[in-house]
Amino acid sequence: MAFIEVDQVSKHFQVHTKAKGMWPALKSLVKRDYTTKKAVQDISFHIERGELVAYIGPNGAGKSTTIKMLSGILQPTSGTIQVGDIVPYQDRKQNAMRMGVVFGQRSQLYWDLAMEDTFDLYKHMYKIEEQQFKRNVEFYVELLQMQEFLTRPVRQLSLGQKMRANLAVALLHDPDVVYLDEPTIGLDIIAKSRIRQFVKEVNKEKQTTLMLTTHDMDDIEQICNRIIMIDQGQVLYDGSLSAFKESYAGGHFIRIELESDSFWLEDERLTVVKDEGPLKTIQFQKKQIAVPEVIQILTAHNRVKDIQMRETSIEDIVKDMYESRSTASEG
Ligand SMILES: Nc1ncnc2c1ncn2[C@@H]1O[C@H](COP(=O)(O)OP(=O)(O)OP(=O)(O)O)[C@@H](O)[C@H]1O
Repeated sequence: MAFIEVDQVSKHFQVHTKAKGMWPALKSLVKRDYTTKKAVQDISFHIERGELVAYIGPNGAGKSTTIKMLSGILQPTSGTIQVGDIVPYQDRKQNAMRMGVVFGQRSQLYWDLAMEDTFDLYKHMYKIEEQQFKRNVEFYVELLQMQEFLTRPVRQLSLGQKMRANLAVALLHDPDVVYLDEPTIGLDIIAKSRIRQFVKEVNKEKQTTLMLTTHDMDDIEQICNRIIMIDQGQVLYDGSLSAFKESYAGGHFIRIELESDSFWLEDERLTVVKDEGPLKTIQFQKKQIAVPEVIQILTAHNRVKDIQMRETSIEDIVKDMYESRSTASEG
């Protein structure tokens, strides 16, 4: 049995439909009309202990709803969820003792308390043993470089410092699983990188299972080894990061800058995918044509000032997938 088992889970919300016009609005005071919003629709996935999983999808895809069901806040409309051997919504307290949650835009910290007091508070809340508490505070303070702001009230901390503090608190009781919702949102590059390093280090040291929702593709590349992508409440992809790139990557790109607007290219292995006057982006598959030959073809017929190479990033792939899904559902 996997550590997290989500089987054919759906979550539907009854949404009140607002009546337009005065008479229908008055009528709706007596009898309300509802429609069903299918936030999550028949999703299944299994996650083993210690996995680092990116749970991604466009806005409104159903990510937070899934995390809320996993953390026991919401009960599924149908299907089954087990985390460890617990059904989260049935045993919320026990589930909470075994998990940590960080919502990037919400804080679990107390504004007027300093971090050292906040740690004490959570020690009592989670009934953490003295030794384990000391060991973890030391480990997290060191790893997240929190020494400089331990004694300051939380309201005086920067966004990055607050995020580090939230992470330390969420992990203080050594949870088996941690759900991170946009943990690097709004942070600068250094703060992001510190948080990514921290998450990986904790996973390595303690085999903590991680489920991460993010819109930042660098978070995924640097932290996760598996992606579950959902859209409109359904799973679109579930597999390794490398297989994801292999299956969906549109090949390689070369971007050339020409000395003038005149351009000549006739080779069916090369496709111009972006034309910005003297700047051309050309796509090709390495299996069909090697890079030196691409360069040779382009430079033989054109006056080239500059050349840049790049692979399809997962950012490109994800953007393409989101866009093609939204075009399909509009059409
Ligand atoms: N309590 C609720 N009542 C009605 N509809 C809801 C409720 N919670 C979520 N929804 C709807 O369900 C869908 C999925 O929402 P959810 O918050 O899970 O998406 P998300 O993938 O987390 O999006 P984002 O990336 O914007 O946070 C959305 O259309 C949302 O409006």
